[in-house]
Amino acid sequence: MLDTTLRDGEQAPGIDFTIEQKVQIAKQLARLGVDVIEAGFPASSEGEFIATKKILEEVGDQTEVIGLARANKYDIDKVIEAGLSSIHVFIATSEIHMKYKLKMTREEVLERIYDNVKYAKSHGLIVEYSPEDATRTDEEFLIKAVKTAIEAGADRINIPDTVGTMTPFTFYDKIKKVVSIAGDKIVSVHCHNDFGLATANSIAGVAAGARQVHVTVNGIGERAGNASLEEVVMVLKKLMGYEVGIKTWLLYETSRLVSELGGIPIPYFKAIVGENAFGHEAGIHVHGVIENPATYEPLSPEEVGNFRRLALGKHSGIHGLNKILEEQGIYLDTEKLKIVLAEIKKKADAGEKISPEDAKNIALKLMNS
Ligand SMILES: CC(=O)SCCNC(=O)CCNC(=O)[C@H](O)C(C)(C)COP(=O)(O)OP(=O)(O)OC[C@H]1O[C@@H](n2cnc3c(N)ncnc32)[C@H](O)[C@@H]1OP(=O)(O)O
Ligand SMILES: CC(C)C(=O)C(=O)O
Repeated sequence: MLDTTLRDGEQAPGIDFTIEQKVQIAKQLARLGVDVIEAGFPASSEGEFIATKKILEEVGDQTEVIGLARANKYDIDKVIEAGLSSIHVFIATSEIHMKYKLKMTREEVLERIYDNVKYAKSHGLIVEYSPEDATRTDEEFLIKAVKTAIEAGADRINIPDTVGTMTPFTFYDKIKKVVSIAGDKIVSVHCHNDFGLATANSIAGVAAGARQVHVTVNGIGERAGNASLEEVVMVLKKLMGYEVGIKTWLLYETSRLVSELGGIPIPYFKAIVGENAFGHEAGIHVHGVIENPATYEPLSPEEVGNFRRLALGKHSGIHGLNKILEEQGIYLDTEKLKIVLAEIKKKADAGEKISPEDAKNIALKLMNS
């Protein structure tokens, strides 16, 4: 798992971590057990340069720390100067990026790939090369770019779905082709979420033979974000049986740390780490969960450090109400429970939010009447 919260995640408008915050997050990512931390883009600012250096000092003995560089010597030298031994060199290969952004021909781009990967290798770095906008690149040219990077010595080839235009089916086919020509080099995937498919596409990439996935905590990143660390990890672990080496019980606290430091709230319905990811109000569900949580929870909240939240409202049933009252030391017979439940439903129908304390107060009033 390559975590790029501190690089692609931080590129999102409104997120600018301080050096100390970046180090704090890196320490948490190392604790969590990610294989590689993309710490930043050292050429982009003095703060980024210092942050990548500090992250290496703090966690470099626990995890690989990698820095981003354009395909030019200045950026690569900055990564070297920061002391990193891994570098992520990228240059776009799609017609639209080459023509309008880079203003380079195909030949010039291939030359840049070769020269810069070779240059980074000549400094003893582990080199990961990304053909930016790979998924909108003419496939023949993409293969040429990948082969060029490998010839120049690249250790890993990362295939970015830069603007998230793949479906799991098309991405699977593309990654299969890249894997088939990559030999013993690790193929990686980097998926954006413009159509809400970043996690699904990442998983399709793994199914096609990718052995590294770029992710960010809470899926933060450019535009609609990147593939979310917690989703990809739990799909690989629970649905596909991979051993991913992540301490999954730290996922929730990692998610909260990044949310707080970045000032970006976590969606209520976010899988794995959202407030409602293990929330139940509907009576039939709550009854099932009380009897056996697996009836309505495909994974346990403890496994990811999240919490089960039983709520009350107009969809509540007797079993759930009884449980919520018993947890507050209130024991009622079925007839009394029915009266309390009717009162709760009446209030909820009128739009009121009912907390466990409200239920307790209704029950106490009934007991004292
Ligand atoms: C898909 C991605 O996430 S790619 C990573 C994107 N991340 C960032 O841009 C964050 C950090 N960026 C920065 O701090 C700045 O953009 C810098 C320091 C990299 C460059 O800043 P500036 O020199 O002011 O240039 P600016 O950002 O306006 O334009 C980018 C330049 O890099 C060139 N460029 C873009 N990508 C690459 C590449 N992979 N390899 C080589 N050159 C590239 C562009 O063609 C343009 O060149 P030009 O100045 O000759 O026209
Ligand atoms: C630098 C590359 C991998 C990137 O972030 C992207 O294409 O989205």
